[in-house]
Amino acid sequence: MSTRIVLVGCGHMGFAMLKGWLGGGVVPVDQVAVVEPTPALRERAAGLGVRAVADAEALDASDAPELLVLAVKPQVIRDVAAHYRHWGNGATTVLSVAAGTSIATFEDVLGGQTPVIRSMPNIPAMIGKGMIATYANAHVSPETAKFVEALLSCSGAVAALPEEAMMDAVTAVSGSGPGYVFFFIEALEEAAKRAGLPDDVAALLAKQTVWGAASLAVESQDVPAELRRQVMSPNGTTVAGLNVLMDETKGLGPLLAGTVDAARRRSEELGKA
Ligand SMILES: NC(=O)C1=CN([C@@H]2O[C@H](COP(=O)(O)OP(=O)(O)OC[C@H]3O[C@@H](n4cnc5c(N)ncnc54)[C@H](O)[C@@H]3O)[C@@H](O)[C@H]2O)C=CC1
Ligand SMILES: O=C(O)[C@@H]1CCC=N1
Repeated sequence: MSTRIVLVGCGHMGFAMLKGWLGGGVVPVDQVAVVEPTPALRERAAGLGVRAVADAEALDASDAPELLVLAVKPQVIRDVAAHYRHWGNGATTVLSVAAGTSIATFEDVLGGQTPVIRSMPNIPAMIGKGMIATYANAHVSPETAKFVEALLSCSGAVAALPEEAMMDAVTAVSGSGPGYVFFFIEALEEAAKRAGLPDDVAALLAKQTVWGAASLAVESQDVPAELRRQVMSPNGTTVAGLNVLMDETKGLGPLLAGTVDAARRRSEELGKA
């Protein structure tokens, strides 16, 4: 059986996506090969049943996959992609998950006729609850676009962007976003402890509250602002708390705007490096 997908880099994001694909049953394990130089991570991938090798040279260059997924750091992606030049300008579609790195970069390294899909997933892809935004160049065939959409759907919701330039903002919102939310959970847990709760209770309250509220926001017909109003009893405790959190100059609104702006600017910088 020939290899349909080659996944290059099986760290945090590569492994999260691999788990999603295999769990979704869109591609059988014997059609996926992983390239990962770190032995422990290679073994982790092999533990899912796929073939895992240490470098590009261990793959048969004549066995061009339908999809070459690049999940290495933006700082090395140009050099890593160069090892797969033999699959450029052909039937192989490149799917990148790297922050900042433009489609033009892949066309430069692999050839101007190479089908390229740039994507921005996030780490909840690991449990099929990711958010994945995509933008494809004109060389991607409708059949491959459909296959990639089915594949990415195993990892969560998929949104096709109308412009590649939007990728920096997407990276700053949904790509990095889980990091912000994890910190929110940490901060709520810390505040719970300072309010006098035992460590285990504080940890449970923080996680369950964020999970429950996020699930309700997704499932409910009401917009988040309406759900918030349903929690805010007149002159009650939530109003007292939100008066701090919703402060127009020092509250969460301006803080998140600054957070997203800093991440978006960093994504732009990574694209220029
Ligand atoms: N971690 C996250 O939440 C997200 C990461 N990304 C993107 O995913 C990419 C990977 O990030 P992480 O998984 O977080 O980093 P990571 O460091 O966990 O994974 C990168 C992996 O690439 C491997 N690698 C290095 N050189 C290689 C080579 N020549 N061939 C094959 N594999 C090689 C490393 O051993 C490592 O396991 C980045 O471009 C990042 O921008 C995108 C969205 C979210
Ligand atoms: O922090 C980063 O650069 C990557 C991209 C989005 C999430 N993690």
